[in-house]
Amino acid sequence: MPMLSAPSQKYKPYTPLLLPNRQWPSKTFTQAPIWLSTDLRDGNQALVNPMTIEQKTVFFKEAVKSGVKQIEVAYPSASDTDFAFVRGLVEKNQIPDDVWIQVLTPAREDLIRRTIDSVAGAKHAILHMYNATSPTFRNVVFRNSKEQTIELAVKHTKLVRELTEECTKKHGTKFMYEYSPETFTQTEPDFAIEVCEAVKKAWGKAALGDERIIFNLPSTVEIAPPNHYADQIENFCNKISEREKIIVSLHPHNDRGTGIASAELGVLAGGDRIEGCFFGNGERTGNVDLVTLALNLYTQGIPPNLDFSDLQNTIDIVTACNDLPVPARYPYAGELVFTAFSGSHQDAIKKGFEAQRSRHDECKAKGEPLLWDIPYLPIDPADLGQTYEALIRVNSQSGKGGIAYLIKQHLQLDLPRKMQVAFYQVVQEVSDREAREMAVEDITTTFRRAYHFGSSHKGRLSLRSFKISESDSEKRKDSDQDSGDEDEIQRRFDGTVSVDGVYRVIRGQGNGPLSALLSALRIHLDLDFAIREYSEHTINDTDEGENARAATYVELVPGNDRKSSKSWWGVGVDSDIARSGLRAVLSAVNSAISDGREIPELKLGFQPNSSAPEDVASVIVNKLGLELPRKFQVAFFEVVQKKAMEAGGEISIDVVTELFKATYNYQNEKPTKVALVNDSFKLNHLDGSRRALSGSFIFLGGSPRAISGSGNGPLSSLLAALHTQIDGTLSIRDYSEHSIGEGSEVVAASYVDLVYEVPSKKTKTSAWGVATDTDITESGVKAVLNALNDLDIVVKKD
Ligand SMILES: CC(=O)SCCNC(=O)CCNC(=O)[C@H](O)C(C)(C)COP(=O)(O)OP(=O)(O)OC[C@H]1O[C@@H](n2cnc3c(N)ncnc32)[C@H](O)[C@@H]1OP(=O)(O)O
Ligand SMILES: CC(C)C(=O)C(=O)O
Repeated sequence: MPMLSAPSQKYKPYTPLLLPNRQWPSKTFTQAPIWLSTDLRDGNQALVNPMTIEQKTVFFKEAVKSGVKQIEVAYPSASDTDFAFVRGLVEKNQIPDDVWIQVLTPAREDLIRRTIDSVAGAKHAILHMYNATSPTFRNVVFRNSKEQTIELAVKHTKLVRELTEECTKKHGTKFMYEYSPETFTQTEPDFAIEVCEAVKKAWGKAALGDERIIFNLPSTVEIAPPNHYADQIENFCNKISEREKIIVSLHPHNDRGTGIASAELGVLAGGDRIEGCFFGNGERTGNVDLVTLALNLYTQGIPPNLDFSDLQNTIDIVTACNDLPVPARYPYAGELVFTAFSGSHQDAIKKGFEAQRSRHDECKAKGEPLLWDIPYLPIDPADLGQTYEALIRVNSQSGKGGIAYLIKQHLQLDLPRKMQVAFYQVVQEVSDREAREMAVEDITTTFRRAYHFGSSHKGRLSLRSFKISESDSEKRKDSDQDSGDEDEIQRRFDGTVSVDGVYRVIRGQGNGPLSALLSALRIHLDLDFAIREYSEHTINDTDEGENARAATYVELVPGNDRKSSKSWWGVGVDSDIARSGLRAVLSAVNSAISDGREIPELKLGFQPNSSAPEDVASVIVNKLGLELPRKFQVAFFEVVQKKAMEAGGEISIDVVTELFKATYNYQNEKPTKVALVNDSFKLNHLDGSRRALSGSFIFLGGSPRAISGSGNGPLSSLLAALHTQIDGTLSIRDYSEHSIGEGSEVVAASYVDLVYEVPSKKTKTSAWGVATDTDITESGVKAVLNALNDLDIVVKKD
């Protein structure tokens, strides 16, 4: 059947109340109403499977925990379960002293008696009686006249008075009385007042405070907009006598979806109390939701006297008891209500948080309240025990702001605006292609992959080690004192990078570490890029700023086209600012070369005229894992050049490797000029930082000599010991070390540049030594002994 084209032929509109001086529209909220939870009665009676005693008990405790002080616990005459539940609460002393339990009964003597029996012995109880008063119910359900309707209410009110007084005498239970003209909103307004006046008179003892009579004015079925309900409440409050002796209770249902509005306008119109259920359970479309009402007040800055600071726990308990879900869009409690998918919402939320952070800093300094003002978020999810995790979720509707927010939250990276745009395009492409939401992990993984960020997403190039120094020429200029302000200090980058898994030693110079790296990449790897945009910030892992790290972002463009429309972003994070910048450059370079572009390979042979020290150093790091210090590279390069000349031109990298081993006695079994018997020595700690080294040494193949020496460290102690046996002095001009390998395989590599001076002969010579060992001290000692091999030491006689 189609819907009617003239529904007026079937449905009649509500009859508006003439209330010309209505006051409620200009009133505002000032305090929370009295709350009554009717989950265990009106909510329970609407469930497919009413709650068990255990479920009711759990729910009762949750309502108490949330701060509800009046709880309608049952319709005790309905079932043994309901009756037993109330008795259990009373007999097991489960009702806190400040909580009133309420029980509902129809106006029937047998059922009133059983209802009062159920609460006997409770400290506080509200006896709630109802009968419907509207014309349809009078005519159809009860077949009663107006007079008979009043008589039904009056007669049973008198009975309630008599029986509750008996109960008070016998069991000490203190009662309040609540009467509901059920179907109030469909009852003629004056008749509803007439019934209530008669009930008040029959009760005969309405007074102030806890002696007030409660008149509950339900919208048993919501049949009109909320302003009409408010008019009805204000009209009732204006006309009922002895208003001060009455608590006006509101009991909105939600048939038109305006239960919340009805309750709120009803309060403005004079209501003192609201009856409802958690998350709006109840007959048909439900009772008004107490959680939403309370949180609506909270967001107006009014204490609701209910606590939902662990809202998820409340949701879990309520849904388990009711066996009904809370919909995803439900106010405050729905799974999606604090989530923005759309770009403009995300952007506004992100900006809102940033602005709020600085506004709060200012307010804190001035001692002003830290007011909440975030676009699209009427409440701080944290107040409800929620994290900000779900605030921004990303799909094809999302924009750069939201994605940048997530990267900030999860990787602590505050991307520059242009990089946000670049990364947004990457994410957009994936989410559009896959037509699905991108979870946080998808986004962070996409970010790591796109920018080769983190060890599991390395690109073709990675930085192994580096040194930034001032260039030699500049040092000279400085010492000459003739460099004016116009002279920029030049930086030199010396480093080892892995290129497609092969270590390469590269070197370059520029006016800063990053341009020096770019020049090294250009010279050695034929990669020509320039920086167009650069920014950095610190990442503080703790409030105290300990373990601060630097995050650097660079945008690279082709070196010959600074205005290029094509650019690559890179990011680097490190505790060292220079390293973080270098990482950022390599991150961007990795994106630029991810197209598979060819990088000149390591040369397989050396020619005296075209090769450089870096080429030699690259061979040694690849073949032997040794990252030679710059001066060592130059020294060995001279050796290689000589060899190449002798060989008449090019020599292979295998020859270079063997030449290195032979020259520096590296991994060779060749006896050294000065050797340690059994390769062993002792190192003792003296006072303070001083050390003493002792051992049995063989000098130039002679007999062992037990010697010792002391110094500030192992190597100075070794030199002191050697000085007891040789003429002249040894000194270490350069020392460095690094590790090779990982985990249990790791070994230390040491390099020494040893100088030997014999004043009597006016000679000063030097030699490099290198050695590796699992023990760093041993590798240092061995490196010194290897270096001695190339020096013409003069040994004292025995
Ligand atoms: C709007 C509300 O939520 S009101 C509360 C509704 N909640 C419930 O009904 C849940 C609990 N109810 C029950 O368990 C049962 O209905 C009982 C035990 C109360 C009564 O059961 P029964 O005696 O079998 O009667 P039944 O359920 O058919 O109720 C209808 C009778 O009660 C009468 N009645 C209905 N409301 C009331 C009332 N408030 N006061 C007096 N009588 C009433 C009806 O007129 C009808 O009487 P009739 O049999 O003479 O025609
Ligand atoms: C018993 C009354 C208060 C009721 O539940 C209603 O009218 O909805």
